[in-house]
Amino acid sequence: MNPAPARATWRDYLTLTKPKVISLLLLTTVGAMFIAASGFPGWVPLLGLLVGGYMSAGAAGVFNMVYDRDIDLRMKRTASRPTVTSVISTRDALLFAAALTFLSFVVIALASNVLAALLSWAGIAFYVIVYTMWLKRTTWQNIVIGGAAGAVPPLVGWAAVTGELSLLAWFLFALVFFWTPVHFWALALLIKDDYQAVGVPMAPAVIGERATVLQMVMYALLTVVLTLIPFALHEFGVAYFLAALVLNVLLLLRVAKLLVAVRRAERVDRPTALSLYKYSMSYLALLFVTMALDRALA
Ligand code: HEM
Ligand SMILES: CC(C)=CCC/C(C)=C/CC/C(C)=C/COP(=O)(O)OP(=O)(O)O
Repeated sequence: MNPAPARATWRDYLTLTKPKVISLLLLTTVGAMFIAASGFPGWVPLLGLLVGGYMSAGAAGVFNMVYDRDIDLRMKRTASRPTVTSVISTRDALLFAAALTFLSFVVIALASNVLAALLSWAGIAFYVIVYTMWLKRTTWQNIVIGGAAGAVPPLVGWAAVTGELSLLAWFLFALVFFWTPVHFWALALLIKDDYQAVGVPMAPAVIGERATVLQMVMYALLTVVLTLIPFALHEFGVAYFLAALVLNVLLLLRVAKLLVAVRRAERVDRPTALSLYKYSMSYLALLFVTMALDRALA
């Protein structure tokens, strides 16, 4: 007889929500709020979006873990998730995700407006239905198209403050969208074999390391060009421009190192890919902080 699974604790439920990923998603939400308000957006929308935003992104993460438990079981990085070990049953995880989905709408709508709440629901739906249930297992473009879900949080933050979506809001969306392939494929290069073993068509496992790195170079260049547009349009000042310049140079240096490695040896060395993966997160965080400060201090 199989031993009964251990009792779930609040920590197991927290794990289901992918808290570390959410920390950066919330930074882009809150960053967008400060940019939209050109300063402090007010305590009620700020706290409401932190709590409601955590709940909606958390719900998306729980649904994802329930749907993916068959593949998560067979990958080292994900094998100890509570949905895999059955510390939390599928039924309880789904109830938890449904409660988070419902509450997130109520909290965001009350703290800001219905548009922001609807956008957060659109983010959950896109991530769960379009990325997790459809694209993730069918095409190596999965995270390019699916990346749109991760780019929704700045739209939520912007809408929470202004009640609408302006051109700058869509710029923030595009920034996260074009950044995502560099962020994720750097990691995918490191765990290519795991994805290959479970049949998930992540780019390095399907088109190879060299072609993936070439795609990353293209997306990195697009990201860099994109960061310069709002400065050219006078949306941000010189402080932003200088910070973006430094962040972009550091990004391009890491991407170039990856390119040299793959051209020389047809494969990528771990420290170079790991350094880009880690830097990608600092890059996005610092860009959003700089944009918010530039606006607030202008
Ligand atoms: C479709 C788009 C994306 C995919 C497929 C993706 C995939 C991943 C994966 C597989 C990890 C490793 C997690 C782990 O070790 O358990 C990761 C880490 C991370 N991602 Fe993404 N990501 C995406 C978009 C984003 C976005 C939009 C953000 C935030 C703006 C983000 C923030 C993070 C952070 C902060 C980590 C580090 C987590 C840690 O250290 O445990 N990701 N991502
Ligand atoms: C507004 C709103 C709620 C937006 C949702 C945004 C969201 C939850 C983005 C998450 C991005 C992410 C961690 C993808 C990894 O999925 P994966 O299945 O490839 O990673 P895994 O193997 O670690 O599960």
